[in-house]
Amino acid sequence: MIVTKTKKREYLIASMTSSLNFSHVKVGLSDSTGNMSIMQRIKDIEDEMARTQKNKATSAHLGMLKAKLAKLRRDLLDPTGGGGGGGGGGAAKGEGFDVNKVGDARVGFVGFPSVGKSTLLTKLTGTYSEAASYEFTTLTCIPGIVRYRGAKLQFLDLPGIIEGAKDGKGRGRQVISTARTCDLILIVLDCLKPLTHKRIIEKELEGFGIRLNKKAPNITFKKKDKGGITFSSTAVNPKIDLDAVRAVCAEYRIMNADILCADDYDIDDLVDVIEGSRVYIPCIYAVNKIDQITLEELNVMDKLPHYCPICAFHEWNLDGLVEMAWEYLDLVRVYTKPKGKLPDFNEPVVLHRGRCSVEDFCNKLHKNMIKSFKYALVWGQSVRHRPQRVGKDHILMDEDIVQIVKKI
Ligand SMILES: Nc1nc2c(ncn2[C@@H]2O[C@H](COP(=O)(O)OP(=O)(O)OP(=O)(O)O)[C@@H](O)[C@H]2O)c(=O)[nH]1
Ligand SMILES: [K+]
Ligand SMILES: [Mg+2]
Repeated sequence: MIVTKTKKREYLIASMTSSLNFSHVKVGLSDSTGNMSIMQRIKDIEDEMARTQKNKATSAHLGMLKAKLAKLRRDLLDPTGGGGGGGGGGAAKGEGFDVNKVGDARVGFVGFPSVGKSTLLTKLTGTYSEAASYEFTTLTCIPGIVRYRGAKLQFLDLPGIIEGAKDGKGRGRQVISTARTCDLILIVLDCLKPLTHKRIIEKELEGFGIRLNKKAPNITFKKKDKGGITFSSTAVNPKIDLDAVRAVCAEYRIMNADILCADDYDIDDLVDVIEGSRVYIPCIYAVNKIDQITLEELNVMDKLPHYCPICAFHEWNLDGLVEMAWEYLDLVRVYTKPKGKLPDFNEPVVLHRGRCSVEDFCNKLHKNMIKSFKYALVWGQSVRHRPQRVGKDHILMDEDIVQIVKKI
Protein backbone atom coordinates (compact mmCIF):
# COMPACT_ATOMS: atom_id res chain seq x y z
CA MET A 1 0.00 0.00 0.00
CA ILE A 2 2.71 2.44 1.04
CA VAL A 3 4.78 1.34 -1.95
CA THR A 4 2.02 2.20 -4.42
CA LYS A 5 1.41 5.54 -2.79
CA THR A 6 5.10 6.36 -3.00
CA LYS A 7 5.24 5.22 -6.63
CA LYS A 8 2.27 7.44 -7.46
CA ARG A 9 3.97 10.41 -5.81
CA GLU A 10 7.17 9.74 -7.69
CA TYR A 11 5.30 9.59 -10.94
CA LEU A 12 3.39 12.81 -10.30
CA ILE A 13 6.51 14.65 -9.23
CA ALA A 14 8.38 13.39 -12.27
CA SER A 15 5.60 14.77 -14.43
CA MET A 16 5.89 18.13 -12.69
CA THR A 17 9.61 18.56 -12.84
CA SER A 18 10.67 16.58 -15.91
CA SER A 19 12.36 18.88 -18.33
CA LEU A 20 9.48 20.10 -20.41
CA ASN A 21 6.74 17.55 -20.53
CA PHE A 22 4.59 18.55 -23.49
CA SER A 23 2.53 15.41 -23.82
CA HIS A 24 -0.71 17.28 -23.22
CA VAL A 25 0.08 20.29 -25.39
CA LYS A 26 -1.42 19.76 -28.80
CA VAL A 27 0.52 21.62 -31.42
CA GLY A 28 -0.28 21.67 -35.09
CA LEU A 29 3.30 20.69 -35.80
CA SER A 30 3.12 16.94 -35.35
CA ASP A 31 5.59 16.55 -32.45
CA SER A 32 7.05 18.25 -29.43
CA THR A 33 9.84 19.81 -31.48
CA GLY A 34 7.14 22.23 -32.68
CA ASN A 35 6.91 23.59 -29.16
CA MET A 36 10.65 23.62 -28.85
CA SER A 37 10.97 25.80 -31.91
CA ILE A 38 8.24 28.15 -30.64
CA MET A 39 10.09 28.43 -27.33
CA GLN A 40 13.34 29.05 -29.14
CA ARG A 41 11.69 31.81 -31.20
CA ILE A 42 10.26 33.35 -28.02
CA LYS A 43 13.71 33.33 -26.51
CA ASP A 44 15.27 34.84 -29.64
CA ILE A 45 12.74 37.69 -29.61
CA GLU A 46 13.22 38.28 -25.89
CA ASP A 47 16.97 38.45 -26.45
CA GLU A 48 16.54 40.86 -29.32
CA MET A 49 14.27 43.07 -27.21
CA ALA A 50 16.83 43.09 -24.42
CA ARG A 51 19.49 44.19 -26.90
CA THR A 52 17.34 46.93 -28.43
CA GLN A 53 17.57 50.39 -26.91
CA LYS A 54 14.23 51.99 -26.18
CA ASN A 55 13.84 55.26 -28.08
CA LYS A 56 11.77 56.97 -30.75
CA ALA A 57 13.69 55.37 -33.59
CA THR A 58 13.17 51.83 -32.29
CA SER A 59 9.58 52.10 -31.03
CA ALA A 60 8.03 50.63 -34.20
CA HIS A 61 10.51 47.75 -34.23
CA LEU A 62 9.89 47.03 -30.52
CA GLY A 63 6.13 47.20 -31.09
CA MET A 64 6.41 44.64 -33.86
CA LEU A 65 8.53 42.38 -31.62
CA LYS A 66 6.04 42.63 -28.77
CA ALA A 67 3.16 41.69 -31.05
CA LYS A 68 5.16 38.74 -32.43
CA LEU A 69 5.91 37.62 -28.89
CA ALA A 70 2.26 37.78 -27.85
CA LYS A 71 1.28 35.69 -30.87
CA LEU A 72 3.94 33.06 -30.17
CA ARG A 73 2.91 32.84 -26.53
CA ARG A 74 -0.66 32.32 -27.63
CA ASP A 75 0.41 29.55 -30.02
CA LEU A 76 2.25 27.86 -27.22
CA LEU A 77 -0.67 28.00 -24.82
CA ASP A 78 -3.62 27.53 -27.07
CA PRO A 79 -2.59 26.13 -30.45
CA THR A 80 -6.24 25.80 -31.51
CA GLY A 81 -6.87 29.50 -30.96
CA GLY A 82 -6.35 30.59 -34.58
CA GLY A 83 -3.99 33.22 -35.87
CA GLY A 84 -5.89 36.52 -36.09
CA GLY A 85 -6.05 39.32 -33.55
CA GLY A 86 -8.51 38.89 -30.68
CA GLY A 87 -9.77 35.46 -29.74
CA GLY A 88 -7.62 32.56 -28.63
CA GLY A 89 -4.82 33.26 -26.22
CA GLY A 90 -4.74 32.89 -22.50
CA ALA A 91 -5.94 29.75 -20.86
CA ALA A 92 -7.55 26.92 -22.69
CA LYS A 93 -10.87 26.32 -20.99
CA GLY A 94 -11.40 23.48 -18.57
CA GLU A 95 -7.69 23.09 -17.93
CA GLY A 96 -7.74 23.96 -14.25
CA PHE A 97 -8.46 21.67 -11.31
CA ASP A 98 -11.98 20.39 -11.04
CA VAL A 99 -12.99 22.28 -7.90
CA ASN A 100 -16.39 23.98 -7.71
CA LYS A 101 -16.54 27.69 -7.16
CA VAL A 102 -18.38 28.14 -3.90
CA GLY A 103 -18.92 31.21 -1.75
CA ASP A 104 -18.76 34.84 -2.77
CA ALA A 105 -15.16 35.13 -3.95
CA ARG A 106 -12.21 32.90 -4.74
CA VAL A 107 -8.62 33.42 -3.58
CA GLY A 108 -5.81 31.21 -4.93
CA PHE A 109 -2.33 30.53 -3.47
CA VAL A 110 0.41 30.51 -6.06
CA GLY A 111 4.08 30.03 -5.30
CA PHE A 112 7.20 27.92 -5.42
CA PRO A 113 7.15 24.55 -3.64
CA SER A 114 7.51 24.56 0.15
CA VAL A 115 6.89 28.26 0.71
CA GLY A 116 4.11 27.30 3.14
CA LYS A 117 0.90 27.42 1.06
CA SER A 118 -0.63 24.33 2.65
CA THR A 119 0.34 25.39 6.17
CA LEU A 120 -1.40 28.68 5.43
CA LEU A 121 -4.58 27.01 4.14
CA THR A 122 -4.81 24.78 7.19
CA LYS A 123 -4.30 27.62 9.66
CA LEU A 124 -6.55 30.05 7.81
CA THR A 125 -9.53 27.84 6.99
CA GLY A 126 -9.27 24.88 9.34
CA THR A 127 -9.36 22.56 6.32
CA TYR A 128 -6.40 20.21 6.52
CA SER A 129 -3.94 20.28 3.66
CA GLU A 130 -0.82 18.17 4.10
CA ALA A 131 2.33 20.19 4.77
CA ALA A 132 5.86 18.82 4.86
CA SER A 133 9.45 19.87 4.43
CA TYR A 134 9.86 18.24 1.00
CA GLU A 135 8.88 19.93 -2.26
CA PHE A 136 5.66 19.10 -4.13
CA THR A 137 3.84 17.82 -1.08
CA THR A 138 0.58 19.11 -2.52
CA LEU A 139 -0.37 17.51 -5.83
CA THR A 140 -3.86 18.83 -6.33
CA CYS A 141 -6.15 21.73 -5.45
CA ILE A 142 -7.46 21.84 -1.87
CA PRO A 143 -10.31 24.31 -1.17
CA GLY A 144 -11.13 25.84 2.22
CA ILE A 145 -13.62 28.46 3.39
CA VAL A 146 -13.22 31.59 5.51
CA ARG A 147 -16.30 33.42 6.75
CA TYR A 148 -15.51 37.11 6.96
CA ARG A 149 -17.81 40.08 7.52
CA GLY A 150 -20.81 38.07 6.42
CA ALA A 151 -19.17 36.88 3.21
CA LYS A 152 -17.93 33.41 2.36
CA LEU A 153 -14.43 33.42 0.88
CA GLN A 154 -13.07 30.32 -0.85
CA PHE A 155 -9.31 29.86 -0.50
CA LEU A 156 -7.49 27.44 -2.79
CA ASP A 157 -4.27 25.69 -1.88
CA LEU A 158 -2.47 24.73 -5.09
CA PRO A 159 0.59 22.66 -5.97
CA GLY A 160 3.88 24.54 -6.10
CA ILE A 161 5.03 25.80 -9.47
CA ILE A 162 8.48 26.41 -10.90
CA GLU A 163 9.84 28.37 -13.84
CA GLY A 164 8.36 27.19 -17.12
CA ALA A 165 5.08 26.10 -15.51
CA LYS A 166 2.91 27.85 -18.06
CA ASP A 167 4.73 26.27 -20.98
CA GLY A 168 3.64 22.84 -20.06
CA LYS A 169 5.66 21.67 -17.10
CA GLY A 170 3.33 19.05 -15.68
CA ARG A 171 0.74 20.48 -13.35
CA GLY A 172 1.94 24.06 -13.77
CA ARG A 173 -0.56 24.86 -16.49
CA GLN A 174 -3.36 23.45 -14.34
CA VAL A 175 -2.27 25.63 -11.44
CA ILE A 176 -2.15 28.78 -13.56
CA SER A 177 -5.44 27.96 -15.30
CA THR A 178 -7.01 27.73 -11.86
CA ALA A 179 -5.38 31.01 -10.84
CA ARG A 180 -7.14 32.63 -13.80
CA THR A 181 -10.50 31.75 -12.22
CA CYS A 182 -9.66 33.57 -8.97
CA ASP A 183 -10.90 36.98 -7.82
CA LEU A 184 -7.63 37.50 -5.95
CA ILE A 185 -4.24 35.83 -6.24
CA LEU A 186 -2.00 35.41 -3.23
CA ILE A 187 1.55 34.94 -4.40
CA VAL A 188 3.09 33.17 -1.44
CA LEU A 189 6.82 33.84 -1.02
CA ASP A 190 9.38 32.44 1.38
CA CYS A 191 11.21 35.43 2.85
CA LEU A 192 14.43 33.40 3.04
CA LYS A 193 14.43 32.70 -0.69
CA PRO A 194 15.81 35.04 -3.38
CA LEU A 195 13.63 37.95 -4.45
CA THR A 196 13.92 36.69 -8.04
CA HIS A 197 11.28 34.08 -7.16
CA LYS A 198 8.65 36.79 -7.09
CA ARG A 199 9.50 37.87 -10.63
CA ILE A 200 9.52 34.27 -11.89
CA ILE A 201 6.02 33.60 -10.57
CA GLU A 202 4.77 36.90 -11.98
CA LYS A 203 6.21 36.05 -15.37
CA GLU A 204 4.52 32.67 -15.37
CA LEU A 205 1.15 34.27 -14.63
CA GLU A 206 1.68 37.09 -17.15
CA GLY A 207 2.58 34.60 -19.86
CA PHE A 208 -0.84 33.05 -19.32
CA GLY A 209 -2.70 36.31 -19.90
CA ILE A 210 -3.05 37.22 -16.21
CA ARG A 211 -2.42 40.90 -15.38
CA LEU A 212 -1.77 41.60 -11.71
CA ASN A 213 -2.88 44.72 -9.82
CA LYS A 214 -3.74 46.47 -13.02
CA LYS A 215 -6.93 47.86 -14.51
CA ALA A 216 -8.01 46.78 -17.99
CA PRO A 217 -6.69 49.50 -20.32
CA ASN A 218 -9.31 51.89 -21.56
CA ILE A 219 -8.37 51.63 -25.23
CA THR A 220 -11.04 51.73 -27.90
CA PHE A 221 -10.03 49.71 -30.91
CA LYS A 222 -12.37 49.96 -33.88
CA LYS A 223 -11.63 48.09 -37.09
CA LYS A 224 -12.94 49.64 -40.28
CA ASP A 225 -12.89 49.05 -44.05
CA LYS A 226 -10.64 51.87 -45.22
CA GLY A 227 -8.78 54.98 -44.08
CA GLY A 228 -5.66 53.37 -42.62
CA ILE A 229 -4.64 53.45 -38.99
CA THR A 230 -5.51 56.46 -36.85
CA PHE A 231 -4.31 56.90 -33.31
CA SER A 232 -5.23 59.42 -30.64
CA SER A 233 -4.58 59.64 -26.95
CA THR A 234 -5.79 61.85 -24.13
CA ALA A 235 -2.21 61.98 -22.84
CA VAL A 236 -0.25 65.14 -23.62
CA ASN A 237 2.93 63.31 -24.45
CA PRO A 238 1.83 59.71 -25.11
CA LYS A 239 4.25 56.84 -24.62
CA ILE A 240 2.87 55.18 -27.75
CA ASP A 241 3.51 56.73 -31.16
CA LEU A 242 1.74 56.14 -34.46
CA ASP A 243 4.68 54.22 -35.96
CA ALA A 244 4.57 51.68 -33.15
CA VAL A 245 0.79 51.37 -33.42
CA ARG A 246 1.11 50.78 -37.18
CA ALA A 247 3.81 48.14 -36.66
CA VAL A 248 1.69 46.27 -34.11
CA CYS A 249 -1.40 46.42 -36.33
CA ALA A 250 0.61 45.24 -39.35
CA GLU A 251 1.72 42.22 -37.33
CA TYR A 252 -1.98 41.36 -36.90
CA ARG A 253 -2.70 42.18 -40.56
CA ILE A 254 -4.93 45.05 -39.50
CA MET A 255 -4.61 47.84 -42.06
CA ASN A 256 -7.60 50.02 -41.13
CA ALA A 257 -8.59 50.88 -37.57
CA ASP A 258 -9.26 53.78 -35.21
CA ILE A 259 -7.46 53.53 -31.89
CA LEU A 260 -8.22 55.78 -28.97
CA CYS A 261 -6.38 55.67 -25.64
CA ALA A 262 -8.25 57.25 -22.74
CA ASP A 263 -5.04 57.38 -20.69
CA ASP A 264 -1.30 57.08 -21.23
CA TYR A 265 -0.77 53.41 -22.03
CA ASP A 266 2.22 51.57 -23.41
CA ILE A 267 2.46 49.31 -26.40
CA ASP A 268 2.02 46.17 -24.25
CA ASP A 269 -1.43 47.42 -23.29
CA LEU A 270 -2.34 47.86 -26.93
CA VAL A 271 -1.14 44.33 -27.72
CA ASP A 272 -3.22 43.05 -24.79
CA VAL A 273 -6.32 44.76 -26.16
CA ILE A 274 -5.81 43.32 -29.65
CA GLU A 275 -5.02 39.85 -28.32
CA GLY A 276 -8.03 39.84 -25.98
CA SER A 277 -8.63 37.17 -23.32
CA ARG A 278 -6.58 38.92 -20.67
CA VAL A 279 -7.77 38.79 -17.06
CA TYR A 280 -7.05 41.58 -14.59
CA ILE A 281 -6.74 40.21 -11.07
CA PRO A 282 -5.64 41.92 -7.85
CA CYS A 283 -2.65 40.31 -6.13
CA ILE A 284 -1.12 40.27 -2.66
CA TYR A 285 2.40 39.05 -1.97
CA ALA A 286 2.13 37.02 1.22
CA VAL A 287 5.71 36.82 2.48
CA ASN A 288 5.80 33.82 4.76
CA LYS A 289 8.20 32.48 7.41
CA ILE A 290 8.94 35.87 8.97
CA ASP A 291 9.81 33.99 12.17
CA GLN A 292 13.15 33.36 10.44
CA ILE A 293 14.20 37.00 9.87
CA THR A 294 15.16 40.00 11.96
CA LEU A 295 12.92 42.89 12.85
CA GLU A 296 14.96 45.19 10.60
CA GLU A 297 14.43 42.91 7.62
CA LEU A 298 10.76 42.70 8.45
CA ASN A 299 10.44 46.48 8.51
CA VAL A 300 11.85 46.71 5.00
CA MET A 301 9.42 44.10 3.70
CA ASP A 302 6.45 45.66 5.41
CA LYS A 303 6.82 48.83 3.36
CA LEU A 304 6.82 47.22 -0.09
CA PRO A 305 3.63 47.74 -2.08
CA HIS A 306 1.10 44.88 -1.98
CA TYR A 307 3.23 42.96 0.55
CA CYS A 308 1.80 41.23 3.58
CA PRO A 309 4.38 39.62 5.88
CA ILE A 310 3.07 36.55 7.72
CA CYS A 311 4.16 33.49 9.60
CA ALA A 312 1.71 30.73 8.74
CA PHE A 313 3.32 28.32 11.15
CA HIS A 314 2.82 30.51 14.25
CA GLU A 315 -0.29 32.18 12.80
CA TRP A 316 1.24 35.65 12.86
CA ASN A 317 -0.65 38.36 11.02
CA LEU A 318 -3.17 35.99 9.44
CA ASP A 319 -5.92 38.42 10.50
CA GLY A 320 -3.98 41.16 8.74
CA LEU A 321 -3.79 39.00 5.63
CA VAL A 322 -7.53 38.30 5.56
CA GLU A 323 -8.26 41.98 6.15
CA MET A 324 -5.98 42.91 3.26
CA ALA A 325 -7.57 40.22 1.05
CA TRP A 326 -10.97 41.68 1.90
CA GLU A 327 -9.81 45.13 0.89
CA TYR A 328 -8.32 43.91 -2.39
CA LEU A 329 -11.42 41.85 -3.24
CA ASP A 330 -13.47 45.06 -3.00
CA LEU A 331 -16.76 43.26 -2.45
CA VAL A 332 -20.10 44.97 -2.05
CA ARG A 333 -22.44 43.58 0.60
CA VAL A 334 -26.10 44.33 0.15
CA TYR A 335 -28.72 43.55 2.80
CA THR A 336 -32.20 42.58 1.68
CA LYS A 337 -35.18 44.12 3.40
CA PRO A 338 -38.50 42.34 3.03
CA LYS A 339 -41.46 44.75 3.05
CA GLY A 340 -42.47 45.76 6.58
CA LYS A 341 -39.62 43.81 8.19
CA LEU A 342 -36.12 44.54 9.41
CA PRO A 343 -33.25 43.92 7.00
CA ASP A 344 -31.43 40.61 7.22
CA PHE A 345 -27.95 41.62 8.38
CA ASN A 346 -26.68 38.06 8.72
CA GLU A 347 -26.81 36.99 5.11
CA PRO A 348 -25.72 39.80 2.79
CA VAL A 349 -25.95 39.35 -0.94
CA VAL A 350 -22.33 39.77 -1.96
CA LEU A 351 -21.59 41.48 -5.27
CA HIS A 352 -18.33 42.42 -7.00
CA ARG A 353 -17.30 45.98 -7.80
CA GLY A 354 -18.19 46.69 -11.43
CA ARG A 355 -21.06 44.20 -11.25
CA CYS A 356 -23.12 45.71 -8.46
CA SER A 357 -26.19 47.34 -9.99
CA VAL A 358 -29.68 46.74 -8.63
CA GLU A 359 -30.13 44.40 -11.60
CA ASP A 360 -27.06 42.37 -10.55
CA PHE A 361 -28.53 42.23 -7.06
CA CYS A 362 -31.88 40.92 -8.40
CA ASN A 363 -30.14 38.32 -10.56
CA LYS A 364 -28.22 37.03 -7.59
CA LEU A 365 -31.48 36.60 -5.62
CA HIS A 366 -33.40 34.85 -8.36
CA LYS A 367 -32.89 34.49 -12.09
CA ASN A 368 -36.44 35.61 -12.98
CA MET A 369 -36.73 38.39 -10.43
CA ILE A 370 -35.79 41.18 -12.85
CA LYS A 371 -38.85 40.35 -14.98
CA SER A 372 -41.22 41.46 -12.24
CA PHE A 373 -39.02 44.34 -11.06
CA LYS A 374 -40.79 47.71 -10.74
CA TYR A 375 -38.38 49.78 -8.66
CA ALA A 376 -36.21 49.44 -5.57
CA LEU A 377 -36.03 51.33 -2.30
CA VAL A 378 -32.46 51.87 -1.13
CA TRP A 379 -31.00 52.98 2.20
CA GLY A 380 -27.26 53.59 2.53
CA GLN A 381 -24.17 55.16 1.03
CA SER A 382 -25.26 55.01 -2.61
CA VAL A 383 -28.29 57.28 -2.12
CA ARG A 384 -29.04 60.70 -0.70
CA HIS A 385 -32.52 60.11 0.68
CA ARG A 386 -33.57 57.38 3.08
CA PRO A 387 -35.04 55.51 1.39
CA GLN A 388 -34.59 56.52 -2.20
CA ARG A 389 -36.49 55.07 -5.12
CA VAL A 390 -34.13 53.79 -7.84
CA GLY A 391 -34.24 51.84 -11.11
CA LYS A 392 -32.41 48.65 -12.07
CA ASP A 393 -29.28 50.45 -13.30
CA HIS A 394 -28.57 52.13 -9.97
CA ILE A 395 -25.10 51.22 -8.65
CA LEU A 396 -25.12 49.90 -5.10
CA MET A 397 -22.45 50.42 -2.47
CA ASP A 398 -21.13 48.32 0.38
CA GLU A 399 -23.71 47.78 3.15
CA ASP A 400 -26.64 49.28 1.28
CA ILE A 401 -30.08 48.01 2.23
CA VAL A 402 -32.45 47.19 -0.62
CA GLN A 403 -36.15 46.48 -0.85
CA ILE A 404 -37.45 45.34 -4.23
CA VAL A 405 -40.91 46.47 -5.26
CA LYS A 406 -42.47 44.20 -7.85
CA LYS A 407 -44.99 44.86 -10.61
CA ILE A 408 -48.40 43.55 -9.74
N1 LIG B 1 9.76 28.57 9.83
C1 LIG B 1 8.61 28.45 9.20
N2 LIG B 1 8.34 27.35 8.51
C2 LIG B 1 7.15 27.25 7.89
C3 LIG B 1 6.19 28.28 7.95
N3 LIG B 1 5.13 27.90 7.23
C4 LIG B 1 5.42 26.70 6.73
N4 LIG B 1 6.62 26.27 7.13
C5 LIG B 1 7.29 25.01 6.82
O1 LIG B 1 7.65 24.99 5.47
C6 LIG B 1 7.58 23.65 4.96
C7 LIG B 1 6.71 23.62 3.72
O2 LIG B 1 5.39 23.93 4.09
P1 LIG B 1 4.16 23.53 3.17
O3 LIG B 1 2.95 24.12 3.79
O4 LIG B 1 4.15 22.08 2.89
O5 LIG B 1 4.55 24.32 1.84
P2 LIG B 1 3.79 24.30 0.43
O6 LIG B 1 4.04 25.62 -0.18
O7 LIG B 1 2.40 23.86 0.58
O8 LIG B 1 4.65 23.20 -0.34
P3 LIG B 1 4.25 22.31 -1.64
O9 LIG B 1 2.89 21.74 -1.43
O10 LIG B 1 5.31 21.29 -1.65
O11 LIG B 1 4.32 23.24 -2.79
C8 LIG B 1 7.02 22.82 6.09
O12 LIG B 1 8.11 22.17 6.72
C9 LIG B 1 6.38 23.81 7.01
O13 LIG B 1 6.34 23.41 8.36
C10 LIG B 1 6.50 29.44 8.72
O14 LIG B 1 5.73 30.38 8.85
N5 LIG B 1 7.72 29.47 9.30
K1 LIG C 1 6.12 21.18 0.99
MG1 LIG D 1 1.39 22.33 -0.28
